[in-house]
Amino acid sequence: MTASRTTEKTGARNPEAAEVISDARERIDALDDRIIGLVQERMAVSAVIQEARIGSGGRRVNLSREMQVLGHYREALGKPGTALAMTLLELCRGRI
Ligand SMILES: C=C(O[C@@H]1C=C(C(=O)O)C=C[C@H]1O)C(=O)O
Repeated sequence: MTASRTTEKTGARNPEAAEVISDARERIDALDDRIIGLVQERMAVSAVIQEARIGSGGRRVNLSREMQVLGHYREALGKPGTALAMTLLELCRGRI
């Protein structure tokens, strides 16, 4: 790719900055792949718990546990952590 093309793609104003951005974006893409893999693993583990509880006659959802999960993310990441945890819970147990 030419320097000007790379600069165009990254929004950088010089080739040096464009290279920093391109390299860091590769790392972000690799991190996102790992995050997606972890989310999928979390979904599978959550399904094991839900199936065990439903199989025993219980309910899919356990709100007191969900409050703990929400608190964990909020403590680590602040208010947006709560939104992230809500999305994870929706992915893991569906909408309620
Ligand atoms: C996995 C569980 O079941 C459900 C899914 C949860 C989760 O994915 O973290 C949390 C609480 C439950 O609503 C559990 O009770 O731990």
